[in-house]
Amino acid sequence: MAEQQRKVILECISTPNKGRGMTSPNDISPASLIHAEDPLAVIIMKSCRDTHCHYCFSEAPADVVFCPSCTIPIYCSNRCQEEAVGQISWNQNACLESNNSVVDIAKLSVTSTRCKTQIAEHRHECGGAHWAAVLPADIVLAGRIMAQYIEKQLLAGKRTTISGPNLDLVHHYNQDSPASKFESHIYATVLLLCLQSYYKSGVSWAEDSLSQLVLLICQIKVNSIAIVHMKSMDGGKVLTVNKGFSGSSGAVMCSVEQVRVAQAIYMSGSFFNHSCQPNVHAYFRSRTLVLRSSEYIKAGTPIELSYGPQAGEMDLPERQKSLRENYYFSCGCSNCSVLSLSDLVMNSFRCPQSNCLGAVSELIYYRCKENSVHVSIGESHVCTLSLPDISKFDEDMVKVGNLFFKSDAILNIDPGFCMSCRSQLDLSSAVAISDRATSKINRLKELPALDNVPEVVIAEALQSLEQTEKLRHPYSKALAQAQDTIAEAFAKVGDQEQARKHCKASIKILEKLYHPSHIIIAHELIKLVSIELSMGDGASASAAFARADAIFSLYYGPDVKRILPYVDALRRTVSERSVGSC
Ligand SMILES: C[S@@+](CC[C@H](N)C(=O)[O-])C[C@H]1O[C@@H](n2cnc3c(N)ncnc32)[C@H](O)[C@@H]1O
Repeated sequence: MAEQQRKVILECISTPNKGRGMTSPNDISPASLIHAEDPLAVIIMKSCRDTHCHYCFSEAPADVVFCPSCTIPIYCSNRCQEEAVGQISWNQNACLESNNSVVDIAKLSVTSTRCKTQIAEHRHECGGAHWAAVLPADIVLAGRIMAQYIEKQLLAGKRTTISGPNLDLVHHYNQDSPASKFESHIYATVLLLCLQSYYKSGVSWAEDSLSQLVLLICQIKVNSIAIVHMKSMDGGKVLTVNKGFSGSSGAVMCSVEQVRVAQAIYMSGSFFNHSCQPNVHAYFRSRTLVLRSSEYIKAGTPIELSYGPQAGEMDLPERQKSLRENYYFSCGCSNCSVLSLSDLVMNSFRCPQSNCLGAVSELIYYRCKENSVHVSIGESHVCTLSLPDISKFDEDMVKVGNLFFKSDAILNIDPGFCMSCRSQLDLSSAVAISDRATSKINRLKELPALDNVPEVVIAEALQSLEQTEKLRHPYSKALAQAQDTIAEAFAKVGDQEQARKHCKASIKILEKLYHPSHIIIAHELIKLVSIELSMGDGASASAAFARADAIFSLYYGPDVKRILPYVDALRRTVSERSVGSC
């Protein structure tokens, strides 16, 4: 059923440091549908070519349908095949005729009745050379945008010389390295030759068509969005067969994996800027981009999604590096402008003084007079942050970096020194011991069948966890991951009491790194629900599920059932078990 709601009005505005951006003149309530859009063009990721439908990107069934001409793309149904290729008439002499311009498509062996209104996206890639199977996905995507532009011109009866689609999208050609510029020029040349060979004399090319193609490739680098589908691991099996909660044979924990299935250009979607603490959540219904508010958004506030890196998941230098490398900008979002708890603790060690919650970091923090903090790694400056209004934060924030918040002095916190009491830690040996402990814990993941994990391996992992707890900051990501891995191992060998303890410990840390209603917490809570069900504790499972469900509804609205079907199946199991436990 279509979602009933008030339409959110969006405005594209000019921002001081991020170019254009989106906002709304109205207040937006949480979980509102902000925007839904089909892509201008889209292409399947190379890694999914053999496993997913090339049109809707769902997992391909055993009896796939091939492209009838080149047999390279696979589709899950005749309908998807027809959408991508056009209607098949098997006419070897078929021509696409538009007024006086005639394009020979005999090689393709297909004609499309749909193409009068809509362009079949794969047609121009067929017919012998198979260049689309060889070129990188973003270049094939550029080819699809160009083909669409050309065919629209032809169908409109315009006998214009083809230049470029002239999309009004930002690019960073000038910031590209010489090697990357060279690569774009080479690919543009190859793509132009491929398109020329397909359209033959049906199209005449402008002098600037090559540079327009280079520009388009650069626009795709900055504006394309990865389409991610959620894949439920283990959970689906548990919930359909409805076993695995027995306790003795071990619980199968529900977890999800995000699979990057495709890369797409969304014209309006391209005007949303990035934030490391976004206020909208982006997800996909097949190839449609959907944006939903994950919090209350006051009128006039920038509406921003995450391009990938998020606070809590990566620390500030990691986020900045990833955004610079992948999107060519230094992030100016509100989270990257202010010193935050998760950035201070995420990769930190604990203070050697047992009664101190201060963080010991590998980064240099230099606090200046004007209440700003410069962050560096060795010699290289990463960024400058403002000090937050500590009245808005919990006490832990102050305990972690007491010197910053309680001191007016200019000060320098070097790597290895506590940010609260300045005690010194032998950082290099702490790093070495902690890394060794982490790799021992991670061995649990590599074991093929965890039901038969020798007790000694679990004992060794627990010892390593103890070491990690002694060295890593209590809110560090390494500790959260260690607790999570150990929880999964205990769940699989059937010690649900231990599994619950470690799963809860992991959630507690994640609540500090992200925030209590972040989607990552909901996914962890679902694991806890599986464990509690297998313990026969229906009441606790039901409480944990209710919390997870509230977060999922915030992020996915009524689409939860479609995007995360296992959550719905789990809902039924939880309600049966909680009734049974009353
Ligand atoms: C997909 S576009 C977003 C719309 C863009 N601002 C425009 O004017 O068309 C991505 C580009 O916007 C800018 N941008 C987006 N988020 C930003 C952020 N958090 N900090 C700085 N620049 C940002 C960068 O130039 C980035 O390459």
